[in-house]
Order: sequence, then C-alpha cells, then structure tokens
Amino acid sequence: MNLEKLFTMQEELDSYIQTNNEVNEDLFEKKGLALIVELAELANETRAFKFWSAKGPSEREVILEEYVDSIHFLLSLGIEKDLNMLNEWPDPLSEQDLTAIFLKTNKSILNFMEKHSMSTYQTVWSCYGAIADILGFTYEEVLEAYVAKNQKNYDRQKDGY
Ligand SMILES: O=c1ccn([C@H]2C[C@H](O)[C@@H](COP(=O)(O)O)O2)c(=O)[nH]1
Repeated sequence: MNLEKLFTMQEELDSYIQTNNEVNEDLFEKKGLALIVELAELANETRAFKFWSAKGPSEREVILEEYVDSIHFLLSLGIEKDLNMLNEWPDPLSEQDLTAIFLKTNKSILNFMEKHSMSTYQTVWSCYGAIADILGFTYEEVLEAYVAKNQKNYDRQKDGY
C-alpha cells in the first residue's frame, strides 16, 4: 500500500494536535511509549495470549480501531525522524502466531527507538503487516479505518479530549 497519503494526513493531524495543546518539546520518546501502549491495547483486544480465559476476542471493528491507533503513532514517529519518504508498506514478516508477532513487534519498536534508521523503521512496518495478515485485515480496510480514526482524532480535540 502507498503510504504517502497517510503520512500527509498524519503530519496535518500532528501539527493540529500540537498547536491545539501548545506543545513544543521533542515528542519522539512520548510517541514511542504511546506506540508500545497501543500495541499492548491491541494485543489485549485480541485476547490471543489469555490462555486462562474462555472469553473470545473483541469485535473485529474494535480490534481494527486499536490497530489503526498504532498506525497513527507509527507514522508520527517516522515523521519525527524524517523517515516519511517511505513510500510503500514493506513486505510483512511471515509469522502465523499472534503471541510471537506481538513480542517481535514490541522488540522492533524498542530497537527502532534506540537506532532510528530506515531499516529499523521498516522492520516495525513489516511486523504490523504480519499482524494485519494474521487478523485478516486488508490494506483497504486499514486505510479506511485510518481515515475514519484520523477524523475522530480531530473531533476529539475539538471536544476538549
Ligand atoms: O500526536 C498525536 C497524538 C495522538 N494521536 C492519535 C493517535 C491515536 O489514534 C489516538 C490515541 O489516543 P488515546 O485514545 O490513546 O488517548 O491519538 C496522533 O495521531 N498524534
């Protein structure tokens, strides 16, 4: 999937949020932590690791919204480090197990935060690609859900979130 439109939309949303909240500091670390938190929220909604519970995963729409929350922060981190020339979503890792991919993704985010190169950034995208594959999300669905959540984020700012 071409990422150009998403980077542009994210850049606009980020500047709106920063202006609205009068923030001028370097936000890389906070956004990095935000991505790790979003990844955990996503894992929690899938309940993939909850061997002690009989309850199934949340509804697909709920999981998809959590997924695109991560995509927001992933784009935003790339913008912070001038890596938004990444045009195409890198090929997904081949991984079938949700627990394994969540752990790999977590590691890839920490690795990117330590060494922010295009290569470590692409690995995070490949991990998220694998998560989408396992969850059965198409690029079209992800794009549509991203656009909807991006708008919701503006609305929340206007409502004094
Ligand atoms: O600089 C920012 C800060 C927040 N968000 C978006 C990403 C997620 O969609 C949402 C997370 O908000 P919480 O629901 O976790 O508060 O905010 C951004 O896009 N850019």
